[in-house]
Amino acid sequence: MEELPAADPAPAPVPVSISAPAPTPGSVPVPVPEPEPVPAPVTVPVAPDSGESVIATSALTKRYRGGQLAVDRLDLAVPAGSVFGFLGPNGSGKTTTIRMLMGLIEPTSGTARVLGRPMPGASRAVLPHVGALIEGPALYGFLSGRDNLMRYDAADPTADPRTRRTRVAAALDRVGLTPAAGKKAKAYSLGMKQRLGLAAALLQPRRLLVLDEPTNGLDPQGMREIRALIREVASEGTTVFLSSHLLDEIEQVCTHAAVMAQGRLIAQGAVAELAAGARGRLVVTTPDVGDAARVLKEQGITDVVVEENRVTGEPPGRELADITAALVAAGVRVRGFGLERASLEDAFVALTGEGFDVAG
Ligand SMILES: Nc1ncnc2c1ncn2[C@@H]1O[C@H](COP(=O)(O)OP(=O)(O)OP(=O)(O)O)[C@@H](O)[C@H]1O
Repeated sequence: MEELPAADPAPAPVPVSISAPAPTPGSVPVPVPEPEPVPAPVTVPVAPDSGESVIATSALTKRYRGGQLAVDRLDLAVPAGSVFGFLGPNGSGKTTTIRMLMGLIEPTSGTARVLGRPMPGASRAVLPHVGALIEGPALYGFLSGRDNLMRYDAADPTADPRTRRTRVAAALDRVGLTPAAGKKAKAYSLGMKQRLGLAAALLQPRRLLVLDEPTNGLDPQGMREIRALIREVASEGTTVFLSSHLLDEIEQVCTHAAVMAQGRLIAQGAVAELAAGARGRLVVTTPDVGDAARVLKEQGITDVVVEENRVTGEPPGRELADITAALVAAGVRVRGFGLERASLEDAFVALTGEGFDVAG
């Protein structure tokens, strides 16, 4: 095969598909093999999934040279088989954590274990089992989607060249790119590029898939496609670790989540339990919102918010029937009354005392 021009910025090590910053069409990097081959086969002594966390960190800390404390004593435990959402506003330390987990940067202190092995020390043994998509896929714009995957796979010393063509075709099929496989990657939409990146991460069976903001910049349809793929991969037993600043995304696809703010872990656990930890809202649906708000305040309800056709407030610490009786006695026409289930956003607000600023 002819030599490809040097990619800029520097290509990432195999087999993790990484580029930073996100590539621009036409001048995008592709991973190249490390100088020393990694001994095959891929059956490396990686700890079995049973019981142990697929990702486990202990007091993991990163302070950048400028003094910025990006990750502060992080204790993360990602159960095997979970779809684990790593949630936090922009700048909360998600990418820095992922880079440490993938052995791309050294922690300042603390430890990280991936698939039961220490990182970055065991990178060579661990990374062949991990598919990663970090800050946009690393692609050559002038190559077709299929050729990008062929190049990518060829750059992976653990990949069997005899099965390359079949695996590339299967990966393209899996992400729905077979019809566009012959098109140059620079002609791909952002969603297609993202799917191609996922295909690259899925060229071999993986025990762990690490995705950094996989739906960033995608339109709603593109987001749906990526989320469906994530669910599918997870249903086959691959643990998925994905970072996101989108609360509803985490609620839609994740079984577990960790919430980060300013480099620190605020909470982690099953999504349902995290949300249940926050109290829901008392909701009164009525055309008489002004009167309803007044009565709720008289009844000692705090944080009363008037919306169109409904009034919400903090749930009372006493019998709900007393509140309805007071509303009815005041002539408020009540169309609906009840407690609304807490969302992950409520949990985040409750945990941090502030709103979730998606704009970052
Ligand atoms: N190479 C670096 N040198 C110095 N500071 C950095 C570096 N990379 C990140 N930071 C800082 O560390 C903090 C955490 O950044 P990080 O990118 O990990 O957060 P994030 O949650 O992934 O946010 P985003 O979604 O915007 O990438 C930020 O304050 C950021 O400015």
